Amino acid sequence: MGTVAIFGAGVMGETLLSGLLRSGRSAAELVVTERRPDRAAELTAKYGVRVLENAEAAEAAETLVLVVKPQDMGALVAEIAPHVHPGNVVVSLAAGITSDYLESRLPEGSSVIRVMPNTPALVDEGMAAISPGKHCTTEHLAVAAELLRSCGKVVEVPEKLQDAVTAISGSGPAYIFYVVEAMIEAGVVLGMPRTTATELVVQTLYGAATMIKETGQHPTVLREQVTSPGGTTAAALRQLDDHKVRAAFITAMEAAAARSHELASGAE
Ligand SMILES: NC(=O)C1=CN([C@@H]2O[C@H](COP(=O)(O)OP(=O)(O)OC[C@H]3O[C@@H](n4cnc5c(N)ncnc54)[C@H](OP(=O)(O)O)[C@@H]3O)[C@@H](O)[C@H]2O)C=CC1
Ligand SMILES: O=C(O)[C@@H]1CCC=N1
Repeated sequence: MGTVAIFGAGVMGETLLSGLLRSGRSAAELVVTERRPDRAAELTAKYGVRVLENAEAAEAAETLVLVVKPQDMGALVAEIAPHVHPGNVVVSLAAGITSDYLESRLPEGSSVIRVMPNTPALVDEGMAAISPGKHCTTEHLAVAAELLRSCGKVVEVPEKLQDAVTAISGSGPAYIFYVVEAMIEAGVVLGMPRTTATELVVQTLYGAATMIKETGQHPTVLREQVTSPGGTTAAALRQLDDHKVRAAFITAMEAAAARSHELASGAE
């Protein structure tokens, strides 16, 4: 993997940076780039990593990880392209940006890998899906997998599924937090102190997620076990169905996938 350069250490870039350090990678093997000097100073103080200009970082690294917003990708790639050399691996974490997009802007034959991670990587429970570009070797794919495995689980998917991955696991944590917020609000409406409601909801979420993972049971079976005939859960689920919440989730994720698909065209 050699030296790893992270271009754009915002939410996701910093998450990956911290995961690599927690997994035992030394700060000396990592460089980051940032546009704002105050942010650069903050990263050096917090992690002890070098913050370089984009061109310098590209020259210093064997593995280049692009973590800027899709809208900033065109400018970044134009800046680093002259400094990408044979043998380098370029890993993009950006929603919507295809490997074709990057390959056509980097030197001919560049090894590109498209990745969709998510923020639970911050607590080493990330979910990342990786897809090789046309010139990516098995060794290069292994480099990307190792990078992402430092802070969670990794699966390989065909690139045509990456917009769907973005809609499901990339954006997924936000939907869960949204549901958590709504349940806490419900607790408050029902007269609970907010702290009590938060504790109940968070442990319920954690317990339910652990049950799905550890029992291997289908979620429908687990839901039915909670739903006593004529009981409270049935009364609540009836309301969710009446309000078409399941359909709304599906439509929402279709919108996210469509937006992911659009983002590459807005990138330049
Ligand atoms: N947040 C998430 O949950 C996930 C994000 N992603 C992807 O990760 C990427 C980054 O998202 P996120 O971290 O949320 O966004 P942020 O805005 O938090 O981070 C992007 C960072 O890149 C910096 N930046 C922009 N252009 C350049 C440049 N030319 N050179 C150096 N640094 C630059 C920005 O600086 P400045 O502040 O000055 O603009 C910012 O700090 C996106 O492509 C997104 O699709 C993927 C999965 C999940
Ligand atoms: O909202 C976004 O565009 C990014 C990609 C996946 C999660 N956050």
